[in-house]
Amino acid sequence: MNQYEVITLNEFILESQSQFPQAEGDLSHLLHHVGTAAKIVNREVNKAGLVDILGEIGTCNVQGEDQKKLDIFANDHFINSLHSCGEVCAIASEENESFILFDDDMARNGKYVFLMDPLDGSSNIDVNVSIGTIFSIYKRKTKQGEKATMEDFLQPGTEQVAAGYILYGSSTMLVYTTGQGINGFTLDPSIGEFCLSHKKIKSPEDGIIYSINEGNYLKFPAGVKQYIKYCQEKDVDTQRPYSSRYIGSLVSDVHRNLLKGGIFMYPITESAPKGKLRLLYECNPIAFIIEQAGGKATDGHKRTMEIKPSSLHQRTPFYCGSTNMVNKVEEFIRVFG
Ligand SMILES: O=P(O)(O)OC[C@H]1O[C@](O)(COP(=O)(O)O)[C@@H](O)[C@@H]1O
Ligand SMILES: [Mg+2]
Ligand SMILES: [Mg+2]
Repeated sequence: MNQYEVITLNEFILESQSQFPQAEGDLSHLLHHVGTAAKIVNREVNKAGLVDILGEIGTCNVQGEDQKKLDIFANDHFINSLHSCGEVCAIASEENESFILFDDDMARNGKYVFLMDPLDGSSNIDVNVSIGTIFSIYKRKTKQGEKATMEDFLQPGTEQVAAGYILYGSSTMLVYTTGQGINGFTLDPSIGEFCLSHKKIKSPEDGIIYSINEGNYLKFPAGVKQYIKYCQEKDVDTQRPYSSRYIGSLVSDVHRNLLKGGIFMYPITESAPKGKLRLLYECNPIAFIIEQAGGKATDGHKRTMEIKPSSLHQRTPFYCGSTNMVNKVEEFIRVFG
């Protein structure tokens, strides 16, 4: 791609659609609306200190977490944008206990359900550290025209038709896949367009970065403790010791490791015996992206995308990134538990 070639997100979406003669354009229309909502959220994030959008709103979500004003702002704008496109019959969100059913005629005929973490990295919002939005899209199981049900949401990650994230960082990027590799688009504020900047991203098989909240070290399983030791030991051949990098926003930590090589880990801990991260709208979409880039994503034993979901907000341990590094931590978990 020469540096002067500008391919906008919408052009890229339509170009990708043209490779599927049977495609009717519903998914393209939906992805276009994801881009629109991302721009609206980006506008507020960029001036967060100047407008009344920092801090808590005074309510808790179903996970018992204090909801931030920006969590709710992002939640509302993604819901509005996706409702108005008419392709989505229902939405599940980290910020809503049950899924939101769109019951008007147009939306009830929508083919897709949408799952999201509207604002990821909430603990970093008020301190101007990069944050994100994560999304996952499935074809509904119920018939068009019927009311969507839980069955439409509790599908394994392997059934995703598209997934991605938006990173609100020094620049704002949208990275997504529909199963044909992953591409990254950077928002050019001067033209208000996401433009193709990272074509067919491939993640290195190996890396020298490990990302984990070591503050929980004493609560980690023995295998994870052993793997952290392994990362810190000196060994020239394998470029160890690795560097420890942890931003505390899943999207940001994953994005860095995706481009540079590395492993992100959020194991079970005593305080989070099932893990902290949510399977449906954090781990499955990230796993789809990582696998499409040639990496690996598991719960320490099993491929994340093969986990059969049983509830909307269920949590899972999560290990993802460069294949050889994820294989290594799995080896330690097998041996030491
Ligand atoms: O502070 P901890 O325990 O390390 O957790 C950080 C993790 O929690 C999260 O903030 C959870 O996501 P939300 O901010 O969307 O609730 C992840 O982005 C991040 O990886
Ligand atoms: Mg999150
Ligand atoms: Mg969140």
